[in-house]
Amino acid sequence: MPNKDQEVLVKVEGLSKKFCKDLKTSLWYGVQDLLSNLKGNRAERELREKEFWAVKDISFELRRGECLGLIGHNGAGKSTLLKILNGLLNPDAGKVTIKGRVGALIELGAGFNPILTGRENIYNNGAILGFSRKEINEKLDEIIDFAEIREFIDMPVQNYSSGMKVRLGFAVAAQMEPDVLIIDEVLAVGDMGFKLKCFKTIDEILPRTAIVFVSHSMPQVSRLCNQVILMEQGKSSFQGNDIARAIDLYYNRFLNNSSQEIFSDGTFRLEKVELMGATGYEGKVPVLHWNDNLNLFFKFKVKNVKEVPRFVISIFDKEQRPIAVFEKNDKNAGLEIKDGNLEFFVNHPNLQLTKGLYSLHVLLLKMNSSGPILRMNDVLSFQIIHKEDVWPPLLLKTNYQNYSIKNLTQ
Ligand SMILES: Nc1ncnc2c1ncn2[C@@H]1O[C@H](COP(=O)(O)OP(=O)(O)OP(=O)(O)O)[C@@H](O)[C@H]1O
Repeated sequence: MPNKDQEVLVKVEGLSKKFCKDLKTSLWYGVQDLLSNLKGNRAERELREKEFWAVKDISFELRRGECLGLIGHNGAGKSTLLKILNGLLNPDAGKVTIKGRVGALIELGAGFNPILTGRENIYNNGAILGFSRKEINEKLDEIIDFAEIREFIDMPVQNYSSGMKVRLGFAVAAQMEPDVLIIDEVLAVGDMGFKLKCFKTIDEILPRTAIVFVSHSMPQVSRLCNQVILMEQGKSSFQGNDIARAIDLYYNRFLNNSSQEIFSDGTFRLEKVELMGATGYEGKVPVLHWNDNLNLFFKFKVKNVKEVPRFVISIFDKEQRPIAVFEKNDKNAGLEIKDGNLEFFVNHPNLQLTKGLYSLHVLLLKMNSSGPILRMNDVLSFQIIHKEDVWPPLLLKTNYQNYSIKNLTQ
């Protein structure tokens, strides 16, 4: 819930920005807009041929201590919105009001002059943020130490690796403690150690700062943000503080209902796979409740082979990480190929996967030699429902018992 006691640091009202898909036309529109501005007319609000809205009608308020996550697929308009907030782009409509100093980490190396050294760039950026030379001198060591690039601080930034640029950028943006901090996906470039350090720093400064955070990493969004805007073709398709709901919607957008054959020697073909006893459907995706039994039915068409293969059936989560694998069938599992068909069930009692979307990948190996026969990804997707939204893949059924005197004497 928004903390109404805190002051609003960022207010965005009906923000829109359009771009043109074609450079020549864009230049021509630019000239037209310039002339019409000189005559005192506002820039065109309607789309002209080849134009599109990169950001359309976005509004939000952000208070000190709040972190807004901007999520959405590539090209949804997130970076464009950040650039407008940071004053790098002018909107075609709407208004941005920001109170206080803005620190931004937008494009890799943006805000740095490549021919100046790291040290000179710290002074430049500090000055842009509104700090005096004396204030920057006081922070200089902290910034260099945080970025862990003391050895290279007098080297031109153009010779820095991408990780070094991000280290310096984040160190300046965060150590100067701006009132508003804008962070684009760039943090993804840093190594694990630096990322952890950045998140620790964000946690530390958040109570005094308003943060706008763009990321494709949903664990990071859920860890940091207390409001989210899910962007789709420039518009907000979801906005609010139900982060779990926003993340579900984001993942559903990437839902791929078609299975993918990676390898086949032509002997086995998957004809059917079904989740038995689903409690419902979300779109076409079968739904189970946490702790339900998982019952899968498989049917393969078999050509010129009599030997039952070994099955490796894995569960992948929405980030495409393998999180579980079923025990392989052994020779004596009793499976049989009959009339060119191999049909069987796979059962697992009390599936304790956490809320969310999962998919099955299947690998068939020769029983004796383990040579590959068939490999298929995403043969089935299913959704687990639970009231609790937790990030680890397993929520284990647990009993808590009071530690009583009776237990002591037992
Ligand atoms: N200067 C520009 N001129 C024309 N089109 C642009 C310009 N900058 C961005 N666009 C277009 O605007 C749309 C939104 O781009 P933007 O970079 O904001 O997306 P994004 O959500 O940040 O994507 P990503 O996740 O890939 O970083 C895209 O279609 C992009 O091609």
